[in-house]
Amino acid sequence: MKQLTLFCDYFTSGSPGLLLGPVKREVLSLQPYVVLYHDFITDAEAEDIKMLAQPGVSASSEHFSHHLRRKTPRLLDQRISLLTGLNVTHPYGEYLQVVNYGIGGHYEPHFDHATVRLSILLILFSVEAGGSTAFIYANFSVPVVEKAAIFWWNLHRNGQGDMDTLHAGCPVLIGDKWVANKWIHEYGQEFQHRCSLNPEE
Ligand SMILES: O=C(O)CCC(=O)C(=O)O
Ligand SMILES: [Fe+2]
Repeated sequence: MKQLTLFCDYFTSGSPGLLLGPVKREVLSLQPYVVLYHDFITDAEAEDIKMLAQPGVSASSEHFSHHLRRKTPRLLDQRISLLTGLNVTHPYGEYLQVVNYGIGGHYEPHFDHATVRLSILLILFSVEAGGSTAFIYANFSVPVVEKAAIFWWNLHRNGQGDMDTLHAGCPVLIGDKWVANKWIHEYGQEFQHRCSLNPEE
């Protein structure tokens, strides 16, 4: 049944693997479907990802990113896979892209959805002020919540790009912001997240 209101819960996605450690889900928007998973990564995972990316990243007023041509920490991939039912290993999932925003650092409005079905933005380290992720057409923004992850579907269930997912990284005002995004593709896994009976959906 479709939930008609926003809510928070402990979510297992029906997966036995998550029964012992459900994720703290906060549903922020139903259309587009955007959720915040609290305490999604551990301090150690955040430090690891930052360290691995360090040689290629420096704080900048433009966003400055580095593709981590290494595997996402295995347990993290596993958590994402259990949650989504999707294969998130390369080439189904991209390598992590690590971004460090300095003061004024921002990301202009854009879509992720060319071929990307699901976007996962891991918030490694938070800011003191600014830096929200704004969904412009959908008219809401997500504050920078350290160790949380923002998930959203970029495509409608029928495979078309969802124009309501236009989003941007707002300028950092104080401090700096470290995120890592993971993009998961459509091709090869159409049957893991099927279309619905409504062709418009
Ligand atoms: O940093 C943000 O808030 C947004 C980042 C983003 O949209 C991206 O990396 O594709
Ligand atoms: Fe994006």
